[in-house]
Amino acid sequence: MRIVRDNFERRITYLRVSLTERCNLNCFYCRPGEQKTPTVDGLPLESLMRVIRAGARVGIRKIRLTGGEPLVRPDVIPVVAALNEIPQIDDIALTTNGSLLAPRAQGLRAAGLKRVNISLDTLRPDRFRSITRNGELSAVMNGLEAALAQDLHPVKLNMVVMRGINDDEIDDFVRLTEDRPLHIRFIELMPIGVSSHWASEYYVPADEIRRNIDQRYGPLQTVRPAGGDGPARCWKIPGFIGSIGFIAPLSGYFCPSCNRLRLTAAGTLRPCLYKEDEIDLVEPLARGVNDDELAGLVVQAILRKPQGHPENGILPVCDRLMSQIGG
Ligand SMILES: Nc1nc2c(ncn2[C@@H]2O[C@H](COP(=O)(O)OP(=O)(O)OP(=O)(O)O)[C@@H](O)[C@H]2O)c(=O)[nH]1
Ligand SMILES: C[S@@+](CC[C@H](N)C(=O)[O-])C[C@H]1O[C@@H](n2cnc3c(N)ncnc32)[C@H](O)[C@@H]1O
Ligand code: SF4
Ligand code: SF4
Repeated sequence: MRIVRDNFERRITYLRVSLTERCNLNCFYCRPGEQKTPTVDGLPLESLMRVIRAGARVGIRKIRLTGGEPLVRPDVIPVVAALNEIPQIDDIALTTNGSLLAPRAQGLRAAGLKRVNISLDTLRPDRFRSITRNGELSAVMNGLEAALAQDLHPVKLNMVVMRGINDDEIDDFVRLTEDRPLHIRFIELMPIGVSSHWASEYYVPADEIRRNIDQRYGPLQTVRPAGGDGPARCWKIPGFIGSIGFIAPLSGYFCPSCNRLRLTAAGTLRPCLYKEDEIDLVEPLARGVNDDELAGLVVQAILRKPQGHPENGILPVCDRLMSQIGG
């Protein structure tokens, strides 16, 4: 089975699938608030599987379900079960805010989900309410426990670190790795969607976070990222069970090792987080495109991938919200 390389010799094996633009939370740096909340629901299951099977024919091996909040989609468990039937797909993962996970974790696991990444920016209930515009932290913590109980390992926690908002909680997150198999990833805030205009105000470079952790705990041990080949670089505190990692799109520039393509909830293939040059699949699917043509469209999207975003960290203003692209 062939794996397609893009024009920069990168092997594209990872498809991030946005199942819906809807979300039950409204994180202030991701979405503009209730009134302007988008409502696109993603490709229906059958079309979704046709696209993913076409991707698998040209090298896609890993699927990450994201959104919006992928768990608001009523057929998320059947989606996972259908993915599990595609022989070339060897990693099925989910990125979720965790708040709807507890009642679904067992079903997802039984359907074939391998692992979850849970987004969590604070461990304080009042702060959680203000970041998410009224979310309940306890629901996420229940989701986290359910993920551990269902062996959805490695369980990763994604924290977007923002100056003056939650940067005083970095050590609280580090300490979660002491006696639990949790993998914390500190993420640099990207200027995209609603955060394009003020990201620099809240931006904390990964090096600064790393220095603070080093000062407190001494030299960290390098570890291979637990499960997956995403952009995180990982370490652990000697003696701690879990790990800590950094996703540094701005200061770390990982585009040279990019391996991914995105399928938006609007039914387009997006070559890069920061590239608007999407390929529409809705019209070809509606007119009954055949499987070869569909695979050809996936290859076209791969060949449209840019080398990356500008190395100086100044990113072009993006057309879509992060919740529309799926992170
Ligand atoms: N600039 C950039 N940032 C990305 C990209 N992929 C992921 N990120 C950032 O990393 C965050 C976490 O990504 P996840 O959804 O957890 O996926 P992942 O890190 O690929 O996951 P693993 O498969 O577990 O390694 C995203 O929300 C983005 O902020 C990418 O291709 N480009
Ligand atoms: C868009 S959400 C979609 C999946 C799910 N709702 C969740 O929150 O995990 C995926 C990830 O994007 C991250 N994200 C959103 N806006 C971001 C930004 N401007 N910079 C960096 N990460 C961002 C979120 O923190 C989350 O970890
Ligand atoms: S980060 Fe995830 S949970 Fe928060 S608003 Fe965006 S899509 Fe929803
Ligand atoms: S910004 Fe684009 S090229 Fe760079 S890692 Fe993300 S998707 Fe890949």
